[in-house]
Amino acid sequence: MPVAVEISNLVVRYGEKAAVDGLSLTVTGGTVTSVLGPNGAGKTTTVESCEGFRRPDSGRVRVLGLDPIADHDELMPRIGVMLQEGGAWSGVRALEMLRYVASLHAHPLDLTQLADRLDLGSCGRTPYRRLSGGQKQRLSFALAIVGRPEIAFLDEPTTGLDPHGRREIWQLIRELREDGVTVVLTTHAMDEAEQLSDQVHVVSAGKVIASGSPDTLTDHGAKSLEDVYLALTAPPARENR
Ligand SMILES: Nc1ncnc2c1ncn2[C@@H]1O[C@H](COP(=O)(O)OP(=O)(O)OP(=O)(O)O)[C@@H](O)[C@H]1O
Repeated sequence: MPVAVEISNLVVRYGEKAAVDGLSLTVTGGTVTSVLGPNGAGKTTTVESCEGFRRPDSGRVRVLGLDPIADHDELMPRIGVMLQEGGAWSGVRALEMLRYVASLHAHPLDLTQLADRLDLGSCGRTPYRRLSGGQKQRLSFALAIVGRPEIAFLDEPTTGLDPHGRREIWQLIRELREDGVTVVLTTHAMDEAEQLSDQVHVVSAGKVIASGSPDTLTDHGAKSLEDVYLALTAPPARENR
């Protein structure tokens, strides 16, 4: 299987603080990879570096063999991006936005079917700023996949969704994988990581501290992924003063 994403010794600083601090990981093409880690661990910054939205201070990032900054124009049409804060103009209507993004791609997904599966039909004429949190989330997911990307980067794709919306997105992610799309997602939902991922990377303080398939990490199901995660990322015990 080809390597879809290769990150070696990535360092990204905001001022003095290294949000990503020597992070390395590889994503195999056609797989679903989850990046887990505590709040502020550097997951979003890492994913944004793959999308060309953050410039590494040092280290190397390659996505589909391309440099996300230097080869940005070549890479962007080949990847799908779902940002944590959505990302649409506030006055635009949901279906207009989806139609516009679809029109930028040569072979977009069937819009009616996608809008229907993500339950966007009923809010199609609603301006983006008036959508509910979950509707914004589902629209952002649709925008990330409508162009049939080779890689979809999904930052917390199901946070805040109701159980039906969550299951529909899980199903769409499985279908992306069946179609050979590489999916890289960040999540705090351990059941999501366990059910969807071929590979899991746990990030803490800007570094990968554990990697493996859910099966290996959980000792073939002897432990839950949540317990493994909690043990790996436990804060140091507070000293009595
Ligand atoms: N634009 C920014 N300016 C300054 N600091 C930032 C900026 N973006 C992120 N940070 C800091 O970098 C660190 C890593 O943030 P990042 O968003 O990558 O973490 P995360 O693992 O995605 O967290 P979460 O799970 O809460 O989304 C945090 O300490 C955050 O405060």
